[in-house]
Amino acid sequence: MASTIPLDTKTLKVSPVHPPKITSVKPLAESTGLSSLPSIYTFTHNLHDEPISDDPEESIPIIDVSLLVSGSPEEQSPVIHQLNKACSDWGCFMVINHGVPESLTKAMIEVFQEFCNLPEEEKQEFHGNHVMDPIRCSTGFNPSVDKVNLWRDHLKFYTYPEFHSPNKPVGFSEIALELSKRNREVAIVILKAISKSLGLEESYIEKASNFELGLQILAANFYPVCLEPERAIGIPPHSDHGLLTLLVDNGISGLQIQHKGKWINVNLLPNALFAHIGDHLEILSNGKYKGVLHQALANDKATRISVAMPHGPSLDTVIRPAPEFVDNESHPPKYIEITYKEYVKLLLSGKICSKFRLDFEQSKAVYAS
Ligand SMILES: O=C(O)CCC(=O)C(=O)O
Ligand SMILES: [Fe+2]
Repeated sequence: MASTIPLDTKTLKVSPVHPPKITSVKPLAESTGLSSLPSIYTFTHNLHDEPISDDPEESIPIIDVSLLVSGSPEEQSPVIHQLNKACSDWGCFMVINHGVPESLTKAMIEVFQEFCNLPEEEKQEFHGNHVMDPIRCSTGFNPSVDKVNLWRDHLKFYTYPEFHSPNKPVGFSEIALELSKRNREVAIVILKAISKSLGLEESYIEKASNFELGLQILAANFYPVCLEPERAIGIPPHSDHGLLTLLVDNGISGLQIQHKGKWINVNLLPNALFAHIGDHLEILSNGKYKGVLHQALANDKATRISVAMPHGPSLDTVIRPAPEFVDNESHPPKYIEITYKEYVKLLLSGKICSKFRLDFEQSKAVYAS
């Protein structure tokens, strides 16, 4: 009988059959025969992680963006001060009164759920081949280098300066375009205020990052119900590349941020956006504001969906600490100079990971290799 295992005829050694590339966790989560988590999904949580903080004093700051848009200078000034505290103490905050209609956010979450429900073969055309492809539908960060599969499916597409989007299901790209535009307007207001909160001129960050051509991504995450959530992970601890990420979810908890060494659950207020600082704002401020470490847990109760929109510099911009925050004696530059594109490529190809990527010596060594 013909063997299905390929044989090397010279040495007669059995070569392993490569398992099919795993591109989606949804069918597995929905399969009835599953009684325990397959080992490729088991994630070892760091036992040294501090427990979740239940201190009511430690609640994520809230920023009312409407005051930044229409408030008088006297009304704006306390908000800028709150932003400064939020960015330096937390690296994140909730944004309220931002003007993005709740119906639009809900429509995006629904249409992404419909995308996830498409037959696997139909989603295949969006898998992409290269980490920088403008549309990528996948499961982990980069399944070819991830050691553990993540309990999430993922669709990521570039929405600015050029708008790319899957063309199905019906209405998907129109909703994504409208949401991306509205989200960008909010990001610009916040970035101007963050510039001021750093004592810089209001358009400093936009100019330094060439924001007019800045990369904006829509990254949608689908976390199916998991039968052993404590042994799996949705997304492991990481900080986002870029300047600022604005995120919404479907009201199911799972997102956590690290604050003073403890994990804090992010339970978004109704119709709030969750804003967090990315690595490139950390670089630009020479570490005054830090890209916040966050993770997404799996759960055994309900499907969680999140839509994150990272706003970054233009791909060819070299982001460096603002001269205002550098002197060669007590405040030397803490980060290497590298274009945003090279940084994202290194990150997505697995050559630099998590917080280590900002470590000066390590990044330099990787970059030189
Ligand atoms: O699902 C979440 O809440 C977090 C998503 C996230 O961290 C990401 O897409 O980078
Ligand atoms: Fe993230």
